[in-house]
Amino acid sequence: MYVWLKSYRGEGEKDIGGRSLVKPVKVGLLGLGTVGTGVVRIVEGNQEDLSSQVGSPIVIEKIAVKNTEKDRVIAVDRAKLTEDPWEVIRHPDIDVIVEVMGGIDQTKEYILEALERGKHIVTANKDLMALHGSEILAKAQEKQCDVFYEASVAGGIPIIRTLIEGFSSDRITRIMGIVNGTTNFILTKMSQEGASYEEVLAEAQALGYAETDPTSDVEGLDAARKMAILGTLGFRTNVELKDVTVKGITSVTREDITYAKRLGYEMKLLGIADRRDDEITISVQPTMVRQNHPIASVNGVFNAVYVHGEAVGETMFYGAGAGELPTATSVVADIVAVIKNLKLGVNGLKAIVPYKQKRLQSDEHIMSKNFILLHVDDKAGVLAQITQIFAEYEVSLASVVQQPNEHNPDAEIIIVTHNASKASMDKVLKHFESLAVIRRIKSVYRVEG
Ligand SMILES: NC(=O)C1=CN([C@@H]2O[C@H](COP(=O)(O)OP(=O)(O)OC[C@H]3O[C@@H](n4cnc5c(N)ncnc54)[C@H](OP(=O)(O)O)[C@@H]3O)[C@@H](O)[C@H]2O)C=CC1
Ligand SMILES: N[C@@H](CC=O)C(=O)O
Repeated sequence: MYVWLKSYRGEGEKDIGGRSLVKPVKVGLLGLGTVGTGVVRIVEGNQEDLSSQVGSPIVIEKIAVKNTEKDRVIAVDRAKLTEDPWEVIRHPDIDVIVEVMGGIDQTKEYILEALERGKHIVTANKDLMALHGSEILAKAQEKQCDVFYEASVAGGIPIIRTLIEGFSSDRITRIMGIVNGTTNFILTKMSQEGASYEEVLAEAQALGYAETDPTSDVEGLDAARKMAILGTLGFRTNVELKDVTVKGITSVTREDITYAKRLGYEMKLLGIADRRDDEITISVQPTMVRQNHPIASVNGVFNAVYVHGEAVGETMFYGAGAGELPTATSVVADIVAVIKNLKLGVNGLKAIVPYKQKRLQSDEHIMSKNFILLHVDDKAGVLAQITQIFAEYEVSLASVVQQPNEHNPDAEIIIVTHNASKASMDKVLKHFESLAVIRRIKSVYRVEG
């Protein structure tokens, strides 16, 4: 610490010739795509403001990319580009490594080596943090380095800092949110403009919202990784990806969205992390959200995270969940935090080490309301047979509507249940598979609100 404070002089210090002795903090960037470009724009565009906050200029010294010959949307000094990330990691003058290139195994190697060398890390990589966060944070603690990853969840919303610092005094019981911008963009356009799924996905990719492989967006994996991170921080226990039940939006049809609207709901891909009696459950799934719930009106690329704490009650955080500048805002805020810690000599002190033993709720304790759309034979007694099965497994019904199907000779039955356990619902659905009068279990969704 002493050595650092000596080498990074305070603002205003001058040599005998009157030249400033304030040493710039040098940052190495891994990746210059959507997020990396935003980082360069903000660091260069807000330099005066940033350097006055941290007391030194911030200089992006070296940038690793896949292809140095590629045309870039911003002007960068070609001499700063390299196709070899190790050149950035091993650069002797670089103190902070900003990882915005994505990837898991190879990227983990870069990060661990950078930490080994005493460099601080800022990353937007939720895949990496959800899978290897505990190993990386342990290494950071050993080396007294910072690892900050605000941009990894909900883009421009400072939710990680909020959970670590803002809610440090409370016991969080629920974290519920829209944490994937791409899927919210798709569902909004399907709902509001009747657009096709493929068309909107292509638009989300062109706007830089989607992951390199958008399967992880639409299959819910990206949201699941983010929920694992939020669950770990919120419940102070080590939530792993395998603890999160995941279902994406690929099977959601326009018809489902229309039914949802007709019943007073909006279809959203929701991540829900609940804690009851120190047992937790975490899921990501398309959910019908009551239109008067604040989350129902979160549209487009926007994300929102609702947090309930025992003491604070309900809170909600809203903002752009993906895209160049919103995401880069979080990355650069992390760079500022690292440099402020550097100045104070307190890096590596803020890592959150989950300390609670993890206990997952059993299916008997996981409760939700449910929407079920069935295609059934259009004849007398069908409704009675179906409601009988719900009664058998003690699932109470909030509403049941039977109507002719617009497109075929079957009838449709639309059911919304009261709160029921996952165990009971699974039994009902299993039983339905062998019930002759049911032609098809068309859709099943969780209902919220
Ligand atoms: N896009 C978004 O809205 C958000 C993204 N994130 C996360 O941020 C990270 C970056 O995302 P994004 O900017 O969209 O990704 P992009 O695909 O737009 O950019 C990736 C960048 O990394 C470079 N790169 C990739 N692989 C290598 C490699 N092996 N060696 C050197 N350089 C490499 C690419 O080089 P080249 O330019 O030459 O191809 C490119 O500049 C990901 O982890 C993502 O999940 C987090 C929040 C929001
Ligand atoms: N692909 C992600 C990008 C931000 O994390 C999303 O759409 O939310």
